[in-house]
This record gives sequence, C-alpha cells and structure tokens, in this order.
Amino acid sequence: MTISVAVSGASGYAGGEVLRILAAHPDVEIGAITAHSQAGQRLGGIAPHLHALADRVLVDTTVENLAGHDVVFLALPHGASAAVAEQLPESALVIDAGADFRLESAEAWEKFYGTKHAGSWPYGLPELPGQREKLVGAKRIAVPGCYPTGGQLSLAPGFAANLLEPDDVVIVSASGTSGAGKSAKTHLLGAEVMGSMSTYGVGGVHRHIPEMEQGFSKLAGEPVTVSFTPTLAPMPRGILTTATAKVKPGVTEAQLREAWAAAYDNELFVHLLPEGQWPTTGAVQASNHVQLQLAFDTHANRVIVSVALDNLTKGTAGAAVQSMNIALGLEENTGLLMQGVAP
Ligand SMILES: NC(=O)C1=CN([C@@H]2O[C@H](COP(=O)(O)OP(=O)(O)OC[C@H]3O[C@@H](n4cnc5c(N)ncnc54)[C@H](OP(=O)(O)O)[C@@H]3O)[C@@H](O)[C@H]2O)C=CC1
Ligand SMILES: CC(=O)N[C@@H](CCC(=O)OP(=O)(O)O)C(=O)O
Repeated sequence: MTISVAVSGASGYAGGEVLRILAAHPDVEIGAITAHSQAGQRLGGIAPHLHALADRVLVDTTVENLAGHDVVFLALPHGASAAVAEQLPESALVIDAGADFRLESAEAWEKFYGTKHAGSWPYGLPELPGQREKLVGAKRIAVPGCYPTGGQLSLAPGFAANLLEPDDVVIVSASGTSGAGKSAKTHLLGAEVMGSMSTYGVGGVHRHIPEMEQGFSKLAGEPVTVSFTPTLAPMPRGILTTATAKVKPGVTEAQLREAWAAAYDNELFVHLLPEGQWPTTGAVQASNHVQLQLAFDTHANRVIVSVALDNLTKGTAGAAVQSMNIALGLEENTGLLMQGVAP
C-alpha cells in the first residue's frame, strides 16, 4: 500500500520534522509540501538536513495543493489550520499539529486562545487510557501540544488508578527553544539563550493548562486543577518535565509503581526506567521515545514524576505519524524505529 501524503508548514520546525520521519516511512509517498512566505523556495535551502527531499520546491498552502492526498499534515500557526481543514475532503485523513482542535471546551479555548472555538478532534496521544481505540479509522486527529504530551504521560496512570488528589498538581517543564517555532524571536537568539535559563508564561496563563486538565479530568472522573510553569532551556530541542501531585491517603509506593508499570509496560514508546535511573533529554533526542521515572516523597506525601521527550518528535511530528499509523491500520511504529542519538 502506498499512501500519498501532503505536508503543510513544511518550512517550519514541526513540518520539517514530519518530513524527516516520513522520508524514512516505507508506506508513504510525499506529495505536496507547502509553505507561506517561503513558498517557491527549494527545500534544501531551508532545511538542508532533509537530504532526500532537497530538490523539492515548496508550494503555497492552498486547499487545491493539499487536496488529492490520502493524508494531509497541518503544521501551521494556531488558527490557520481550522480555516484550511474545513475545506479539505472528508475522505482525507487530516492530522493537525496545531492547537485548533485539541480542546473540547469552547469556554476554555476562548479563555486561553482568545478566538472562536473551531471544534475538537480525536486526540493523538494513544498512550492515554482509552485513547488508542479512538484513533483507529479516524479521519481527523489533533496532535497534542509538546508540554501536554509529557505533562499528561507523567501523571495519567495515577489519575486512572484513583491514586492522586485532583486539586494539588504542580508541573514544571524545561523546553528547548525549537518549541517556540522557527520564526525569529529576540529572546530566543543564541546570545540571549545560551548559558541561561528563564521562566515564562507564569501564573496559570499558559495555553497548555486546559489541555492537561482536560486529559486528567477525564481519567479522574472529576475536575483536576493543574499549576503549570514552563521554562526555557539553552538547548535546541527536548523537554524535561517534573510533575508532582499529592497522593490519596493510604497509597503506598508499591501501588504507585505498579500503576505506572501497568500503564506503560506494553507501550512501544513510553518507558518507565528501572528504579534509580532518571530520564535525560539527551537519550530521547530525535526519537519518538519517552523516558519516565517516579519517586514517592513520603515527607511531602507527593509522587514526583520526571519525563523526558523530544518536543519535535514525540512532542509533535512523531505523535502525528504514530497517530496516522494507528488510524490507517499500519504497525504503530512504522517509520518510527529510530533510536536516540549520543552524545
Ligand atoms: N515547535 C514545536 O515544538 C511544536 C509545534 N507545534 C505546532 O506546530 C505548528 C507549527 O509550529 P512550528 O513548526 O514550531 O512553527 P514555525 O514557525 O517553525 O513554522 C510555521 C510554519 O507555518 C507557515 N506559516 C506561517 N504563517 C502562515 C499562514 N498565515 N498561513 C499558512 N502557513 C503559515 C510557515 O511558512 P513560511 O516559513 O513559509 O512563512 C512555516 O512553514 C504550530 O501550530 C505549533 O503550535 C506543536 C507541538 C510542538
Ligand atoms: C518553548 C516554547 O515557546 N514552547 C511553546 C509551546 C510549543 C507547543 O507545543 O505548542 P503548541 O503546539 O501548542 O503551540 C510555548 O510555550 O508557547
């Protein structure tokens, strides 16, 4: 079976990473690759690491260019994908790396994004309990945000097993600068970011908060409140998340470990490390793998979970391709066999 695929936003970080993965996907033929201000340019001049596609030319992001493919990946700024998606044929599988269709609550969308809610699609994080089944045969998929991927994977097993209190969740993440996209931003220039870490989006305002609360609340069966603080780390890619939550009375360390192990033992990409080994962003770089470790802080009665992933791979493009594989009935890890890189 050959699947024809179009990739929009192909000049950006997320679209470029989708192309990097698809270039090695055995069942895929890459059709249109589209851009906005850089349409008309040769891909090799913009993304020189994509050797196999260097001579391909970026075309405009129009419905005409994207339609006519079996699968369309949207890697566009927030708001832009909804306008394109609604004009694409229902027969095509559309996978949106942006936020437009991630939230079910119109109220939460309008509060955090300040625009009209476009709707919600099946959520492309198959490792959440009950989620994989919703992707099988789906024609529209919303890829999670990069922070909510590690954020939800960190504590999902505890909420699913009813081990955690819903009102005392604290998540702090450090992200590589590619998380902000390719368009130049002063605070992300090398001289500003190298050798320095900084905090941003503080005080319950980051738009990934409702996404994490949505996932946890479904698992817990009651509203879960998340305090989330993102930080910027002097590295090009990767996210290290530290999530902590208060455990319910009587819960033991063994129960916690069993719940996390049961949730992830059969997963191809999410690994609970052996006790004593802690995740590193280096170990998952450019791979679709996620490393995870937990400890029970009995002094504070909290579970502490550390999660490492690559924001562009499992945090975006890898999740998009994994979701495509599930939707189309392919082996889930097709095209995603790459290991991390070291050093
Ligand atoms: N970076 C990350 O780690 C993650 C990103 N995402 C999501 O992926 C999407 C893309 O992000 P990212 O790749 O980082 O961003 P980039 O800034 O790197 O790329 C943006 C892409 O969108 C194109 N574009 C810009 N404006 C428009 C427009 N008005 N209409 C159509 N296309 C446009 C750009 O084209 P051109 O260059 O030609 O102007 C470029 O191809 C976003 O929705 C983001 O939220 C999701 C998870 C993680
Ligand atoms: C470092 C950095 O700036 N990261 C981005 C999140 C990137 C991402 O996953 O977000 P969306 O797909 O929801 O845009 C931010 O905090 O806005």
